[in-house]
Amino acid sequence: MSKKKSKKNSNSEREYFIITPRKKKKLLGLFLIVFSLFLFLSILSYSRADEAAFSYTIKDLLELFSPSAELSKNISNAHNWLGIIGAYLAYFFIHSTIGYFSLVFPVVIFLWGYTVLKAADFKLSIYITNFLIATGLILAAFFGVLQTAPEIGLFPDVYELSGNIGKFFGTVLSRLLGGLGSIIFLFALLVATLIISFDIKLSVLYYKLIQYFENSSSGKKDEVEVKIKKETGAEEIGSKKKEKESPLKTLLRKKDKAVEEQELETEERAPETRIKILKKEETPAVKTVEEIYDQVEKKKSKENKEEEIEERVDFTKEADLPDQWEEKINYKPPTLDLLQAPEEEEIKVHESELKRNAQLLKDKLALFDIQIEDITVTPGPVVTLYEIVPAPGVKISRIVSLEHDIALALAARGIRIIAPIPGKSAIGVEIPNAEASIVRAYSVLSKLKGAKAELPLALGKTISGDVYISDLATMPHLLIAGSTGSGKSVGINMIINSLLYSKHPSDIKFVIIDPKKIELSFYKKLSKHFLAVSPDLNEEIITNPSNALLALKAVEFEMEKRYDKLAKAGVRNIMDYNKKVLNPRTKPKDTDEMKHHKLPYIIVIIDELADLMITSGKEVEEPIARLAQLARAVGIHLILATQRPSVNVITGVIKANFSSRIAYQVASKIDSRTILDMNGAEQLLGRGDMLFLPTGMPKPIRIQNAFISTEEVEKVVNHIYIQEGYSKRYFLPSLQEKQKSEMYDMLSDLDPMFEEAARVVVRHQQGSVSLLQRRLKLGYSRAARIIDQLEQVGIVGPSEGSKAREVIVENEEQLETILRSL
Ligand SMILES: Nc1ncnc2c1ncn2[C@@H]1O[C@H](COP(=O)(O)OP(=O)(O)OP(=O)(O)O)[C@@H](O)[C@H]1O
Repeated sequence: MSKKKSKKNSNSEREYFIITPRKKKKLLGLFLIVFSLFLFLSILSYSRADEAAFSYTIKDLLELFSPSAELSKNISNAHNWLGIIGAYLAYFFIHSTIGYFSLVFPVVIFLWGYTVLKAADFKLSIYITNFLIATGLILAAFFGVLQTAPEIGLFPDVYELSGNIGKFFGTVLSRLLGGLGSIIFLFALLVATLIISFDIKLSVLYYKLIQYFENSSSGKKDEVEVKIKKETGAEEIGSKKKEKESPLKTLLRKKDKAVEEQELETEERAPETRIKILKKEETPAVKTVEEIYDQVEKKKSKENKEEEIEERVDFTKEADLPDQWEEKINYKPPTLDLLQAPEEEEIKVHESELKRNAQLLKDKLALFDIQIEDITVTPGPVVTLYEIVPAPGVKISRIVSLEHDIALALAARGIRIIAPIPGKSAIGVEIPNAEASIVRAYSVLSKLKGAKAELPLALGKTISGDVYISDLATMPHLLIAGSTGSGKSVGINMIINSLLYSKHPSDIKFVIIDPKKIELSFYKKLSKHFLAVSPDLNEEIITNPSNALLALKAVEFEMEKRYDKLAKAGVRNIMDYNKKVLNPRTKPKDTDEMKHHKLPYIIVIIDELADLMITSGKEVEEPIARLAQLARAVGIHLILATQRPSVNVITGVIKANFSSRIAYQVASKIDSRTILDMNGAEQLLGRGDMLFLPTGMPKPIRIQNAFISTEEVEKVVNHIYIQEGYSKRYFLPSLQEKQKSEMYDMLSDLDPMFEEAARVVVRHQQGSVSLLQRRLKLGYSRAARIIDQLEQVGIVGPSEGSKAREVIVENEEQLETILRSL
């Protein structure tokens, strides 16, 4: 006992004198700081007048203490603020290294002293050190070039500007590259140092340069922009993760396709919400690319978050991050000044044109002995509506049959006759204006604020020039068709931007399937804000058809999960559910399997359905149809677009489930009927002229789609992109996990006679219930259940009516391997 005590005492005594590693670090830090200050002051106060002292050797210095020495007199006269040692040090650094630029050394030493003392960020210190030393060397070399290049020869004897090292580099460079060449080289090196040291985003520099050139010569602009788009827009994303699968898994995967049909729930169909607003707006300044990238830079330097902005998502790190509903982000929605302001007058039809057309119409009808009582004219952005009230007794069909004659008289294409105009006792004749005006995105998106829609889509302007805003939540799904160049992509961009302008990232997520690969690729930047992605795929914007199928299945699985949540919460739709979970008093209890949180709407956009239907046909049709039938109540909406409105793309199943449709210009009446079930789309003018048929409406509405340019879309996307998004992307549930859990459920439920039965079936190569009944002495229902389980594991094929099922496993050896793996 006493021994122990004494040992302890001696230990604590010893500890008193121990310099712990922490203390050592602090001492080192302090020493470096003091030394750096010393060095800094000595370099700063360097004087050539101390040169005499520089020739002294160490031996001379030792003599310092002899009073007789002349040396001590010189020393006391040293000009350097830090005496002879200061003079000595300063001379060494200025003369032998890089002249006055050697001031970077004390700065670097100070920095490291501070870093060690405060245990600060090493990475930053390394960046700054690299930058300072490289810059010092480059500047010294620059003066070296000025001094040594024969054609320049400036400051020949001022060694304080370059030091020996600077002079050496200067000499070498000026011999190799000449004076001018060396200066250009050093300048390039300086820029490279800046980029490397501070990891400056090259594209920012690039954009700035482009902006500069744009200002100086607008002629070159287009060329450069095309280049940027090529480089930034359409990067190809790698193909789907490949996974090695066991034969059993492959069999199971095949099985997964046969998804059970759920009973259809009758969906309540709210009346189509439609808000009309009129009027024009003020002219704002358009934000330049430079301004946007300035914001990027500011944000970077402020928060040092460049890695987050730049890097592609790191999948391994992401799993441990908090889910989106656990985070609140400080998000600012895009502003209208990102868009091009509309011209003064969006509708520019001359009165003379209106009068002339009205007169021509009257004359033509009179020619065919059709009297009219009244004619009113409503000019729109692209087409003008002439409403004709025929005299009593005039048959409507007579006017309709004159369509071609009227077109001929007016020498105009795209004339459409609406007979009668719904809700009016008049016939409408739509005649294109001589000069079409562009409806700017600005003028329709600026009206979103007043809209009461849950998912407002500002599509464009109606024939009378009113802004038309519709609600995707009530559509509930939308089918878009139109030949190439008719304005579909612009339309889809308008839809996406309507939602970006009106919704918070926690309200809405997009799943974008773009087999055309370029059109929607820039939305990839929204992955931390507005995209929902599948954890099984490494594409954020899905371009690969087989990935598209998996993504649709993942959305389908999300729908099932959402239904479970709604059932648990005892509500019937997403709005009620969100209300319930956002109120802590009504929020259902979380369990391990089910966490309740606000559910964002999910908008699935497929741009070019034809590409998917050709490659995957029925397989994609199945999840699309199921989603279209069921997904509305859980906040999932589909938007399908195609340029091939043929019946093998827009199949009966798809059409039946998409009651809201948009038709842009199409080639033929047949196409028009495929989309709208009526003629009319073949008469459209293209360039965003469209017919919108909302659910339950007998006749479509003619709308001029608002125009949003690629540049505007990029600005909006960048505006969102530069804001800090969620740490983790929004994930759809994993299908691999679904398969695993289904397999687990099935395996834990296997019949005790399962293995025995499997052997019998494989031995006899006959998958029949009666065989099992006979051999294993089982009742019919148990034998039938075992056969079903054998099918699920992939040992026998699907039922073929009265015939025995095909046995997929060829021999018992194979079977044993499968049984072992279960
Ligand atoms: N709303 C609009 N207002 C004015 N011009 C438009 C409008 N929409 C489209 N355009 C014009 O038509 C061109 C083609 O439009 P867009 O690319 O949207 O067609 P698309 O139907 O998607 O064609 P594709 O199927 O070949 O991609 C645009 O470049 C633009 O010049």
